[in-house]
Amino acid sequence: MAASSTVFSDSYSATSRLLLPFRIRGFHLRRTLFLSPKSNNRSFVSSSAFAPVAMTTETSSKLLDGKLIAKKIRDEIAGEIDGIKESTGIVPGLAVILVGSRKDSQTYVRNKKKACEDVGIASYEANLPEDCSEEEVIKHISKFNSNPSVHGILVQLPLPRHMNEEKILNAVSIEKDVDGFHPLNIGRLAMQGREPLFVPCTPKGCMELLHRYGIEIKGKRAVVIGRSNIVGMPAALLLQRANATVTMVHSYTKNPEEITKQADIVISATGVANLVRGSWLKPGAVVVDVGINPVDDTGSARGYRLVGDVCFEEACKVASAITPVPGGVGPMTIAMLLSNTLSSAKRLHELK
Ligand SMILES: NC(=O)C1=CN([C@@H]2O[C@H](COP(=O)(O)OP(=O)(O)OC[C@H]3O[C@@H](n4cnc5c(N)ncnc54)[C@H](OP(=O)(O)O)[C@@H]3O)[C@@H](O)[C@H]2O)C=CC1
Ligand SMILES: Nc1nc(=O)c2c([nH]1)NC[C@@H]1CN(c3ccc(C(=O)N[C@@H](CCC(=O)O)C(=O)O)cc3)C=[N+]21
Ligand SMILES: [Mg+2]
Repeated sequence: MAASSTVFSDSYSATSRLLLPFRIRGFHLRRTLFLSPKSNNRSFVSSSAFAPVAMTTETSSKLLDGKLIAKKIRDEIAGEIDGIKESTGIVPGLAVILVGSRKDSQTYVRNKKKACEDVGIASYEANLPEDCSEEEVIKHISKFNSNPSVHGILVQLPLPRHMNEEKILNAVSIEKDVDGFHPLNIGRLAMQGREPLFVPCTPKGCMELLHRYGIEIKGKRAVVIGRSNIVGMPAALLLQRANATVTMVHSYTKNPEEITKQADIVISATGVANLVRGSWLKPGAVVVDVGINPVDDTGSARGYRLVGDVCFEEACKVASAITPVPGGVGPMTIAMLLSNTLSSAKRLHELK
């Protein structure tokens, strides 16, 4: 893909156009946003037809701005929820179960609650001690399963080591499994001709971001680095369902650089900071960096900052488009959680 060309294909008409110069980590990027309410591109978010966005830059890489897109999606969701409340009185509800006191998990749960509040989703919470039993967790899940005000249930991961993750995720009603982690939902995602009730939020957010920027997936070579149940594996399944040719790279892969360099689309989810170097990428590749890795930074208030799996400074000179960290996939994950919760409320109440 030529350096200054749009990543957008041909299926839109530019109805409004914004030019926003901005600066990221020393790189000047010039964004051109094309917004089209008339696009017939299919969205992965089923609740409404969101407008796709395209972007051009004067440097080699276009920023896939997850924060911006997530905000648009949240606004759409808030509008739809307002309408539902007004016409039916129904308030979508999300229950979050947190076991233990990991700092990062507490932060994620707090951010999810805040995001729910902002769009008008009621949130319910169960905080359980690290040493509680599996039965105790399952008891709380069962209560949320039978509570008609709760439309989505999320069990924050990772669980304490003594717990059997599959047993606990199995207890979540498949109809309220907004994380898409229930074995039946994952199984359906993997099967031809079957549809899961929910798609896991992070991989769904990656796909939605690609979709919003008009990046074509069909027939492309995709490499997913990482094969976890919550990101890498479902991301590979989604790419395959979108008709990409998918290769998975993991910690036993020989020559990961050589394999990754063949990809038109790279999704990395390893938790290894700066694993993917500029030399790993084919010129013009589209790079989605899922990694959220804290690195020491005495200059910042928290004492650390977050970086992805991809060496951004190198990759943005080679890639045609790339997600930043933070501000890329993370905010999309939250937006997809809200979207899944809204869809669930609509399905459970048989609303259109
Ligand atoms: N932005 C977001 O919304 C989210 C971000 N994350 C972030 O994404 C990252 C991955 O999370 P998660 O999937 O849960 O992590 P896991 O630790 O569960 O999985 C990591 C995967 O990466 C593979 N891997 C590890 N090291 C290498 C390597 N050197 N080369 C190739 N593959 C490697 C592992 O291989 P193997 O299977 O062989 O062990 C494993 O499949 C983390 O930084 C996490 O914080 C996670 C969820 C959401
Ligand atoms: N049941 C379950 N579901 C999950 O979806 C789930 C989980 N467990 N366990 C942990 C991972 C991680 N995860 C993130 C979500 C948002 C950001 C996010 O919004 N990140 C911001 C940065 C936030 C900051 O600055 O700290 C960003 O990338 O811009 C990150 C990570 C969801 N996960
Ligand atoms: Mg994991």
